[in-house]
Amino acid sequence: MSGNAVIEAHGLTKLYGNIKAVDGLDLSIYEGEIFGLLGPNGAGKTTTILMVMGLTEPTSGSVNVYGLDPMRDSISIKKVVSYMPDNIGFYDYMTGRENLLYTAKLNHIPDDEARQRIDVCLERVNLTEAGDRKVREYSRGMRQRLGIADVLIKDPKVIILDEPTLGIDPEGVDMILDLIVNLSKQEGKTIIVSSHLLYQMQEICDRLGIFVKGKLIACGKISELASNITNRNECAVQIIAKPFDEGLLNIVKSVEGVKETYIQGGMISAICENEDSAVMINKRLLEAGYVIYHYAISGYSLDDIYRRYFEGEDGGYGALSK
Ligand SMILES: Nc1ncnc2c1ncn2[C@@H]1O[C@H](COP(=O)(O)OP(=O)(O)OP(=O)(O)O)[C@@H](O)[C@H]1O
Repeated sequence: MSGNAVIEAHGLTKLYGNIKAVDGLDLSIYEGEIFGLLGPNGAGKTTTILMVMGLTEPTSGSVNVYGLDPMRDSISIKKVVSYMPDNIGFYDYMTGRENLLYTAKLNHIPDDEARQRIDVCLERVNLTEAGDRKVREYSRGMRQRLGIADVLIKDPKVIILDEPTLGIDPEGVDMILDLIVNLSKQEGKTIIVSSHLLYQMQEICDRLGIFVKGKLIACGKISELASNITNRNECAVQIIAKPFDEGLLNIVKSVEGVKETYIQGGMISAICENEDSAVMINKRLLEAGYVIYHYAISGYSLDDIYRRYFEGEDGGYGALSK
């Protein structure tokens, strides 16, 4: 990856008692990219973010943001980095606009300028109308969008978002994802997103890091992550067929060259050694009288990649660690 590293971590480690929340993290995040933090609950994503923000001290190793130490230069860091936690709190008795004005005051933005910025930010998250309503009347999705407006108020260079689309309806999700991409691609902001919503991460992230038990076990573009765990000929097949019974899965599994199968949301995914095996699945299912509603041969989805890194070929992530 070319460009200037905005955030650099070397051997970054955080212990809570005996728990290694973050374990020897080496990571560079580059200007203008959207970097996704993936990993199960307790993997160390939030702790990493807190160390980047200077909100918790590393036990060992180092992290710097624009060359600054977040613990020693926390005021400078907070001028350029905005963080939206997943449980963002607002004053319920104040309006959305008043909450944003309060954030602007905390950031020493003059009132006139703040009011202009607030108008722009509310519009960007589609809350112009609701801006004058008390936050206690907001839905979860509206609060979430107000949270995004809140991080934009100080026009940060780096934006860290924890589950930014949680609780937002599909239309709102598209708007937020578009906004994140625009902030990165048109305004050159560096964005770190932590989320469990793999499909959304796949859509927007330039690079991803997969955390498991405090360790970054894989990092790169989706294509790079996929090529680390596959050979060139492998492909993934997604099938929806009726009846959706045990026989269906057994047929898929029995085809020569099918390496892995799993079921997600009424769909079977199969990892095949090559396209011949994928085509054979289709043939066998038709021969057995199944009605195929959906059949697609594709590259690896982030979901496939995540599973394989996380579960590992021997059932443990260690097998795939770099
Ligand atoms: N203040 C704390 N005191 C003690 N242990 C903590 C503290 N904060 C986090 N931990 C532990 O550190 C580990 C990493 O937690 P962290 O919150 O960073 O994970 P995460 O990847 O953000 O999880 P999630 O996806 O649930 O948000 C967990 O084992 C957690 O229990």
